[in-house]
Amino acid sequence: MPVEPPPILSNVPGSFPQSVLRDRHPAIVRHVLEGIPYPPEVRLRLERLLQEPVIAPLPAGAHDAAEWARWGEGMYGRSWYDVPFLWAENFFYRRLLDAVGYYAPGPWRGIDPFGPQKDAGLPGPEELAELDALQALPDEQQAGALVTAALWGNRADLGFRLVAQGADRVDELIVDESKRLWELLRGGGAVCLVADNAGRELLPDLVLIDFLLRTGRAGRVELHVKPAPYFVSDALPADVLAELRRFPAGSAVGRRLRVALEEGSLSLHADPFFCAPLTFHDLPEQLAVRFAAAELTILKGDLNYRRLVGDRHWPATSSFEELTGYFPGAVAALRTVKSDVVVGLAEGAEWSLPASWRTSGAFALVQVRG
Ligand SMILES: O=P(O)(O)OC[C@H]1O[C@](O)(CO)[C@@H](O)[C@@H]1O
Repeated sequence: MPVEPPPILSNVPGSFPQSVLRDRHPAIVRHVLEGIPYPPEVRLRLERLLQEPVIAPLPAGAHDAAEWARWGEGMYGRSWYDVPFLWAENFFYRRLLDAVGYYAPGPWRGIDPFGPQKDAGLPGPEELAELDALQALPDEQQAGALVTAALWGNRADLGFRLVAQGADRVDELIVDESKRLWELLRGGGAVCLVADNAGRELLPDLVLIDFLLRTGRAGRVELHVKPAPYFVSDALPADVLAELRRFPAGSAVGRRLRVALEEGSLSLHADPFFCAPLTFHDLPEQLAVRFAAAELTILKGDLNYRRLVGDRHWPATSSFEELTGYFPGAVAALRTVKSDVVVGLAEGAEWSLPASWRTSGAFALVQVRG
């Protein structure tokens, strides 16, 4: 294991993490308030969260106050900008849930503050029909098209879109190890898919899952989603069900997915770990066992990538193989690049890329460690 570089903080002027805390988080709160007519006390709490001079802990009565006290040791009382970026973002979402009363007894309990935005991002009949039509292609072509759709679907991240709209885009796959991914998927064993965003990302994920099951490339699929609203558009169990309801009554894919859930060849999981400010190095036993038993774990998205390699200032040429060697079992990352962390690039590969390549979402990676 190479020496770990320092974690990414948000206090570097002009840096991407600084812009997330300074610009994106207020925009996220604004959208929440536009979407849901929360009462004055909620609006006030959200306003206070944005103005908070130093990080305050969760109220002592919160169900997970003890865990956050442990995870946040050394963070409270400091500026949001001076603590690790990954931790600060995670805690922001947890505090936002606290501010809107997501876990508190009362009428707002369980109401997804990002629900209206997610609804607007649900796929329409055309997208559903396009993905359905892929079934007519030969298997090899379907496989390629589905990985491409699942990969680029990752751009459908609402938090990211709030600030990235209108940016010039040159889509490019800078590392493509999808051949290795398919080589690992021939045995008909279990596959874990750790989902990222609902809506236009989850749709191709579901169609990919159907393909894996239908063609016997997977005997069983575990779909892992978030247990609570997180990073705006991240998928929850309720979002999976909402998505399944979008498939028209006559859709063979929709019907098969439903039957797979009923019969157990597709199972849904929402472990608390996925909303914790931890990396996969700290996987709880119950997840490590599942990932170790799978033929492959597919991690979707930018945040899962940061959690896989560690949210640190890695040189881009650091070995993906080495940095993910600790992960229990084979792992594939499907990610459009939306933050600074990148590893596994060939020497000089960055040189020809535009200055914004790490954060524009225009570039993508398919990286695999078997
Ligand atoms: O939905 P994804 O691909 O995980 O992207 C979320 C990303 O958005 C950000 O919140 C801001 O870009 C990143 O910190 C995070 O990695």
